[in-house]
Amino acid sequence: MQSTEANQRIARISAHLHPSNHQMEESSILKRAECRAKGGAPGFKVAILGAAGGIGQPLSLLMKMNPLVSVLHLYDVVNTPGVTADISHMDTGAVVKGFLGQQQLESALTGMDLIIIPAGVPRKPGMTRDDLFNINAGIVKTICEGIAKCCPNAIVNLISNPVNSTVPIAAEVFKKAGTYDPKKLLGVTMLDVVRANTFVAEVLGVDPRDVDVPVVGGHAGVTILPLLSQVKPPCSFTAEETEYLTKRIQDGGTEVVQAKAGAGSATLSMAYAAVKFADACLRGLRGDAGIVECAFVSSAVTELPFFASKVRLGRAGAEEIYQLGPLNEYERVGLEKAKKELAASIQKGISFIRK
Ligand SMILES: NC(=O)C1=CN([C@@H]2O[C@H](COP(=O)(O)OP(=O)(O)OC[C@H]3O[C@@H](n4cnc5c(N)ncnc54)[C@H](O)[C@@H]3O)[C@@H](O)[C@H]2O)C=CC1
Ligand SMILES: O=C([O-])CC(=O)C(=O)O
Repeated sequence: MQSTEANQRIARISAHLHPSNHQMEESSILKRAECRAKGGAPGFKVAILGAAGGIGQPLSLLMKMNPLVSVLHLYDVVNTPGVTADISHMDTGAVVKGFLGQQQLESALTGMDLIIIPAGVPRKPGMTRDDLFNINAGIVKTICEGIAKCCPNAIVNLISNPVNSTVPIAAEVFKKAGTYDPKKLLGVTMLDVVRANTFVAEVLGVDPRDVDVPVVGGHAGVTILPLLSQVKPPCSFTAEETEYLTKRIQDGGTEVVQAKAGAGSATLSMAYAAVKFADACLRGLRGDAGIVECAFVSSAVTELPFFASKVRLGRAGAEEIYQLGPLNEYERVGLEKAKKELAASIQKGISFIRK
């Protein structure tokens, strides 16, 4: 190597690493990495909002490992320089860039294909998800205003609780901005499916990877409705097993909140579930056929404006929303209970923006 060329390379690297020129600035190395991502490595651009949190950090780690991701933007109101520096050392393809504070929200969002939102406060023992509304509603509103402005065509995976209200909030923000595409707004209920698969597999004594349990309705207490009559592979449960499984799946979040005893709610299993769901969205965006997962979406499956059920993911987002299929008596009763609570939570979200 010519000595001038070597000196230039070293200068570029030290400019990148020097504290005064750190991650948050456009360094030439980073620009070249982004060019590589744009030109060479095919893939999608993904932003995680709330990336420094309990879910955000393992979610960022797992998305950095996803071969479908070429650019990964990590945004939070705290600690993103450290998380970004750390994750950027992983020798996987995605180019990572950090964004700190609201003044960098727009840069974090611009050009993104998929936005994953785990921003917001988690529960402590004794709280319901709805108790998070007052703080998280405002956080989701601000973030969604940014999305409407900077990446209105991106797919949005909304994790922040209470999902039954934050999804309607996001929809109202997008409607107000004139950018609402119902196919692209997905409330993440994947953790309910992950838990249902695990608990059902335990009862059946099989590998959870071989089990598929549809979970419909919403993402809080009785609104979480596992359809145990539709488990694949086909199987049957006693009334006692049905009662035990339904309750355990509905209370899965509370089980973790209580075990963490004040230190938050599910983060690691949620990061796993979020990545499973985001990967399905990216495969849909790529044009893969037959990608079906449960999500809380704008829906005509019931009389409610939003409902979680199986959806087919494609280039446009949730391209098809499946009907619930035949329900047994236990599930029909559960559905009525779920709809009653869901209706109130959805209205609460809508009213927060329309007030
Ligand atoms: N949909 C689901 O199945 C699940 C949802 N959750 C929800 O996910 C949310 C996050 O949970 P954790 O990661 O455990 O909480 P956490 O408190 O550990 O992390 C949240 C992160 O959001 C950041 N944040 C706060 N305001 C922000 C803003 N305006 N913009 C960007 N980032 C902001 C915080 O700085 C923090 O780093 C909670 O609302 C929780 O209830 C949790 C588990 C499952
Ligand atoms: O329970 C909580 O607060 C977090 C959550 O949504 C879950 O773990 O399902």
